[in-house]
Amino acid sequence: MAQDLVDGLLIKARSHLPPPSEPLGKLSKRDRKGVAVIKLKNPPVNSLSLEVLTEFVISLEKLENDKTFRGVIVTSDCPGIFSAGLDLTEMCGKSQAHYAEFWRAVQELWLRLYLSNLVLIAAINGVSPAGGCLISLTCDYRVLADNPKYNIGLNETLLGVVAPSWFKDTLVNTVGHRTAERALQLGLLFPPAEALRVGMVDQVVPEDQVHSTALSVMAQWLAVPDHARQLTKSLMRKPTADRLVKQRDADIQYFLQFVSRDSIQKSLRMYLDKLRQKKG
Ligand SMILES: CC/C=C\C/C=C\CCCC/C=C/C(=O)SCCNC(=O)CCNC(=O)[C@H](O)C(C)(C)COP(=O)(O)OP(=O)(O)OC[C@H]1O[C@@H](n2cnc3c(N)ncnc32)[C@H](O)[C@@H]1OP(=O)(O)O
Repeated sequence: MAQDLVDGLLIKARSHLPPPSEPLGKLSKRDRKGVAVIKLKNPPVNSLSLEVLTEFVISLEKLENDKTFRGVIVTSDCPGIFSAGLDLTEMCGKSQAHYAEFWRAVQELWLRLYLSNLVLIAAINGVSPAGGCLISLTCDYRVLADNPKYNIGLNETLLGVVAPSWFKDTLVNTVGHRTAERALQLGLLFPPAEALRVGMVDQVVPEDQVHSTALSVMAQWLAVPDHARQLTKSLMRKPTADRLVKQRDADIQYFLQFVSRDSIQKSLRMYLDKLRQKKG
């Protein structure tokens, strides 16, 4: 049975955890076949708060260091939402020190995911804007559920902000320069068929087959000897990652300057207000 391959690892935000005695991320070692599942669980929309980013990095590090694991399926535990992207409240009305800590955590997660030695398969079972899309783009393969609501893309310009150069590089490396340029400038969120057409995802399948498809794809990738696949991945990705590694502090300073501007704070606040007013 395909399910027998899978082990469970749940990332939760601390505020949603039951007793404090429980560990934040649960890493069960029952699995024998070396595939873990990271399920993002930060209701209501799986926004990537500082806490979730940090926990994600810790969980990945544990898996990287545990040689029984060779692959990870990244998916969501929030119905209909893969991830709403970076937590906008972390970028609004906070101190410079907080922005710096938050941005370093975003960088760290991207670097860990993008250069991971593990095979990473994104099982995208919900809408996936901006930072949510970025997480999937760092994976080796993307399976998207065929639901017209499940848009995916880097929509930063629609918030009045700019996708940083390494977000842009990740997209260019996936869909090519022209598609990325158009998608980034217009802040396009692609419905499944379009996402498949432009190469933003590798497969679109019925919603109830996302997980089993991710497992089948994983088996195919794990059939390749690890050392050869890992070196090849590094050859393809390290030059892009190195561009950020060489200027992480400058990138943080740039973020601080940008996000602290009154005009950017105003844009982010207006966007958040619009989201909140949607209900009422
Ligand atoms: C070197 C660098 C230089 C310069 C860079 C400078 C700037 C930095 C840019 C950084 C790049 C940014 C990346 C991002 O990821 S920004 C986030 C983008 N995300 C989005 O646009 C998605 C917004 N959300 C939605 O569209 C919807 O919420 C969604 C996901 C479709 C779900 O819809 P629905 O189920 O109807 O749920 P609600 O909209 O009602 O939302 C419920 C609840 O969640 C709050 N919320 C939603 N998204 C976020 C978020 N990203 N962060 C924080 N909070 C979010 C929403 O406000 C509601 O809150 P409430 O209090 O009303 O319950």
